[in-house]
Amino acid sequence: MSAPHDQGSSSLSLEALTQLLETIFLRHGTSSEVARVLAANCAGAERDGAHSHGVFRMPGYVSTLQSGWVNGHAVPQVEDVAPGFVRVDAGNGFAQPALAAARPLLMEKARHAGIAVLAIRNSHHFAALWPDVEPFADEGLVALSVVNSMTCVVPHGADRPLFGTNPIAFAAPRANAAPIVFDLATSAIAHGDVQIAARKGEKLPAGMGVDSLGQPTQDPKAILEGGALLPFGGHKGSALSMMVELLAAALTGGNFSFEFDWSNHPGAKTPWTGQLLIVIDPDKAAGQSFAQRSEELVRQMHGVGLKRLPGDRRHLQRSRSMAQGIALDEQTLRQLREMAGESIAQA
Ligand SMILES: NC(=O)C1=CN([C@@H]2O[C@H](COP(=O)(O)OP(=O)(O)OC[C@H]3O[C@@H](n4cnc5c(N)ncnc54)[C@H](OP(=O)(O)O)[C@@H]3O)[C@@H](O)[C@H]2O)C=CC1
Ligand SMILES: O=C(O)C1=NCCCC1
Repeated sequence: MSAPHDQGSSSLSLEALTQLLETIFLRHGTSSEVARVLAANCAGAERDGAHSHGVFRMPGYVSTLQSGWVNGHAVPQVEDVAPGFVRVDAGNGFAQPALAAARPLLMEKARHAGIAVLAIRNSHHFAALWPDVEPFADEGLVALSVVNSMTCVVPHGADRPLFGTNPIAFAAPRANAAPIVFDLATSAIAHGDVQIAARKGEKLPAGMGVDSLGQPTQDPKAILEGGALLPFGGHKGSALSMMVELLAAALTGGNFSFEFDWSNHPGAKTPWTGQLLIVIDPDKAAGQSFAQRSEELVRQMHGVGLKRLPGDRRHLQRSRSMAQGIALDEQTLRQLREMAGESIAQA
């Protein structure tokens, strides 16, 4: 799908966009619960200007569901395995409904024990990771999550790809502002952004990827067609990516990024892996107000000249979207309406 503002655009309210996406999910073989959770997630990403994981992903969700690769009706099985540990088998379904099903138990355990871990396996994550952690910080908790994806990143010092783009997301409460949240791929660039650059015919900055011969390239098509991505920060990002494979797959019982084979499911786009979430109740740990301490850290950071915190851009875009509506170009909106089964005349 094209990026917004390419051409004439329309604005939709968050509710209208969520409803449209929910219709698309329902029409392509999900339960109403799965449609509800995924539509809210995807519309929220678009609202916040997270374009690589907003409505751009809808054709991929649809082709994946059509391919039979993922179970859109999966009912997650939540297991209470230890005082600080919850496990979910997502049943070859999407990760977000699995998290939604486990959330009440996870929160209860984190509040009671001070820390709780959620291990999701047998799951597909095709979205941004920050929506999985931010709501915990909104409730005064600290949350960290990792998810692995599909082989497309060359480990530092290796010749061929093995890791996924493996993001890490973190959220912590502040006393006087929205939580601090960051969410970053451990690759130099997210796979979604490479696809968007390829579609727009744009060159990438240097150092993001290699072509099919392992030579550095700034051509996104060369990366997508037989090439690969590099980790961010050389050996440091590579170590973090390895950690994500261990935590999101080995620890949860999910697949490593190199372990699933979707070649018999043309159209399948969603990595079939695992996800880990750690939730901490800071009231149990610090013995002083964590949120006030966060505030002090931010104050000091601004004091040394920092202008932008991670999450600031997203929140600015969120405010704009809530005030003016979520801007979608006409072509994107037409495609979404078609996927929803609306006739063009209706649109
Ligand atoms: N499901 C999956 O398997 C995968 C999902 N993804 C998703 O892709 C998305 C994009 O990842 P990625 O491209 O690495 O993200 P970016 O590099 O765009 O941003 C990473 C983080 O850094 C912040 N940031 C960016 N620029 C600055 C700056 N100049 N100063 C301060 N903070 C800054 C961002 O905040 P802000 O948002 O406010 O700009 C964000 O929190 C993520 O949401 C990730 O979860 C990626 C890989 C796999
Ligand atoms: O952008 C990425 O990188 C990915 N996003 C969704 C899942 C696959 C990898």
